[in-house]
Formats: sequence, structure tokens, C-alpha cells
Amino acid sequence: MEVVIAPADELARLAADAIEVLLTARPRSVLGLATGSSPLKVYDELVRRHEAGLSFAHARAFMLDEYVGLPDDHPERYRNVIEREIASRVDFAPGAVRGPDGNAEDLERACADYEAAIAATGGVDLQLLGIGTDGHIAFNEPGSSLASRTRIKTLTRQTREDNARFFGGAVDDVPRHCLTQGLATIMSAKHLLLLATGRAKAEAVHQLVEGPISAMWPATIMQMHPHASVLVDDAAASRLQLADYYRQTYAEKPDWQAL
Ligand SMILES: N[C@@H]1[C@@H](O)[C@H](O)[C@@H](COP(=O)(O)O)O[C@@H]1O
Repeated sequence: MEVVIAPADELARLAADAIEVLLTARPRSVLGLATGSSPLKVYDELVRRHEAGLSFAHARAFMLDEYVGLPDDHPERYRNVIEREIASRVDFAPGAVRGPDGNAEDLERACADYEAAIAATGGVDLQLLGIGTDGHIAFNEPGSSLASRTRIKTLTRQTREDNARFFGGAVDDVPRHCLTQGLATIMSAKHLLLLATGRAKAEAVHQLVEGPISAMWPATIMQMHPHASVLVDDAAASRLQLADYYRQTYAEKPDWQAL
């Protein structure tokens, strides 16, 4: 696991670099897109690079998760968030960006179909991730099976309170259920790239990088991934025990070594 501690703008550039290198080498790559505020600067940076010539025309993308039961046109439905923040701003082909269907009549079937669709592409090449204050990735809340696949989950009160800011502050308007890629689904991606900024994420980041692997902090499963990059700002890094070592490692990183 590589930990990079840097200002948020630099983190966004590093993440965009990794995506640009991938798409340039293999235009048909499969990207994993995340919602939440953490990846927004990365998406802005990708849009700038798209305007400078980077193409997504042959790429495909899969979203991590979706609320259950939000109307199709609700602005906070993750499908609409991804469309607004990135998909509509670059040149993905129609139908190239997919998410789990939180309004399907048969939700279990929708989860199984989603797993099959990801597998049919050969799997996600680079998965962007944020982290919840309780250590969730996608919507894998504490207690999630470390071997889980896409399924229905119940959101914790903490996550609904954290996300209430997207619903005008009204926690009761935040859905109680979601469909989410499981931890094993996420672990199948070839490169995991997690972004976290702000002091509210400091404990979750400490557990993710330095805690024991446990379903209580689901993101800790990333310690088992052979290629995981954790990009954090000073505030999110403020509880890391080995912060000096991570800073030194990044400062001494050879020029030829990518994330
Ligand atoms: N399902 C999403 C996660 O994918 C995201 O990583 C997390 C953190 O969000 P933010 O980046 O806004 O802090 O919140 C949500 O619950």
C-alpha cells in the first residue's frame, strides 16, 4: 500500500495522471467511478485533460453503489451525480457508464446482473474510492463481509447523517438502503486509488492503513490488495503513526515510478 500525503490539488493531479496513463496505454480500459465529494477535484482535472485531448470514447466505467428508491430524476441519485460530475463532461460512448439499478423490481437480480456485467468486461482496471468516516468504502458499512459481492445494504445512521448535507440537511430524506459493490468486488479491481481529505477522515484513514484488518473498518481489506494507493491531505493524515515515513518515501520516490 502506497500512502501519499500532499495538498488536495496535487492529489487530484496524481489520480488524474494514473487515469491518463492507463487510458493512453489502453483506450479500452475499464474505470471504477466513485461518488461523494472526495473525487470531485479528480473529475475536474480529467475534464481539463479531456479538453486538452484525453479521450474516454473507448473506455467503460462502473459505479460503486446506488441508493435504493430515489426517483429516476432525483439529483442525488448516484447515476445522476456521476452523469453531472464526470460522464456528461467527457466523451464516454452512450451506455459506457453503468451503475447498479436501485429502482429494479428485483434488487437481488439487479445485483447479480451487475456483478456479471463487470466480470464480462474483464474487470475494473482502476477503481477510484473515497472513505466514509466509519471506514466504509462504497457503501460497505462496518460489519460487511470481507468476501462480499454486490448486494443490498442498510445504511448506518452515521452515514445517513454524513450524507444529509446532499439532501438539504434532512437526514430523513436520505434513503435507508442501497446497492453496493461488495468488498470482494472492489478487491477484484487491478488498482485501487483512494482519496481522503479533511480531519473528519483521520481516524478512518489511520485504521485503513495501520489498523488490524477487520470488518469493523471495512476499508482495512485494502491492506490485502497488491496495488493500492492511498492519497490523503495533511488533515486526513493527522492520525497516521508512520506519517513521517510515508512523507519520506514519497519525497524519495524515483521519477520513473508511477502510483
Ligand atoms: N457511498 C459513498 C462512498 O462511496 C464515499 O466514499 C463516502 C465518502 O463521501 P465523501 O467523499 O463525500 O466524504 O460516502 C458515500 O457514502
